Amino acid sequence: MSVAVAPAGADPALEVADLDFSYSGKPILKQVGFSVAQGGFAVLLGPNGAGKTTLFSLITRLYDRRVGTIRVGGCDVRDLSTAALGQMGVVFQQPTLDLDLTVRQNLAYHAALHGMSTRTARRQADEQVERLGLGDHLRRRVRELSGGQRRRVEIARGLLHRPRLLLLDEPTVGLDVASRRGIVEHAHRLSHDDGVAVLWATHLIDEVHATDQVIVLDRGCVRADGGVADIQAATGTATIADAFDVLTEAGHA
Ligand SMILES: Nc1ncnc2c1ncn2[C@@H]1O[C@H](COP(=O)(O)OP(=O)(O)OP(=O)(O)O)[C@@H](O)[C@H]1O
Repeated sequence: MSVAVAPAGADPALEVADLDFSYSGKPILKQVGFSVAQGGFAVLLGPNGAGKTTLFSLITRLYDRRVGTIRVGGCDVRDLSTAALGQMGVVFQQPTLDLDLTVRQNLAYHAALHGMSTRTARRQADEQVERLGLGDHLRRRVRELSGGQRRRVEIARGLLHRPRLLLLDEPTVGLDVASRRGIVEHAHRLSHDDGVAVLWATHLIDEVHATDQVIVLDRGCVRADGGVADIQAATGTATIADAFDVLTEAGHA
C-alpha cells in the first residue's frame, strides 16, 4: 500500500469527523469521517447521489448547517473560516468561468478576490497555465476553448493562491478520454511533485490510481477508506471495480 503519509506532527490537509447533514430532514450524510494527509491524493468514489457534492458544499462552507467537524490544515472551517478557506482551491462540478472574459481576465478576477497583487497574480497565472499547456491561450475568450481546456483553466484558477488542498468535484465529466487522462495525471503531479493534497470526487473507477487513498461513499456513508490493495483485500476482490460493486448499492442492482 502506498498512501501518502503526513510529516510527523503535521495536521492533515483535511479532516472530517462525525459529519451528519440533512436536506429538509432527509439524512444525506451519516457519520462521515476521513482524513487526507498533507500532499496525499484521495479519491472520493461514489455513485450518483452518494453525497459527494453535498460534502464538498460543506467543506467549502456553501452550506453550514451540520453536525460534526471539518478541519483544513488544522483550522476548523466554521471557527477559522478565513484561514481554512485560504488553504483551499476548488474546482466545482458546474463550470464557473465567465465565458466572455479571456483566460487571463478570469484568472485576474479570481486572484483579486484572494487579495493578490496584480504582479503576483500575473506571475502565478503564467506559471499555472504554462504547466497546464495553456500558455498560448491566455488572451483567448473562454467561449473559444474546448471543454478540456476550460477545465484546465479552472484548475489553474484554483491553484493561483497556492492552496495546500485542492478539491475537485467530478472534474472530467463530459470530457474525452485523452482530456480526462491529462487532467487526472496533472492532479497526481500536483500531489506528488508539489505536495498539494487532492480530494478528487468521481464515480469513474478508471480514474483511481493504484497508489491513491480511496474513500468509498455510498448513500451518505463511508463504506471503505484506505489504499487500493487494502480495500481489495478487505472485500476479497481482485480489482477496485469489483470492490466498489461489493461495497455499494449500485453494485448490487
Ligand atoms: N438542494 C437539495 N435539496 C434536496 N436534496 C438534495 C439537494 N441537493 C442534493 N440533494 C439530494 O442529496 C443526495 C446527494 O446528492 P449529491 O449531489 O450530494 O450527490 P453526488 O454524489 O454528488 O451525486 P452526483 O454524482 O449525481 O452529483 C441526492 O439524493 C440528491 O437528490
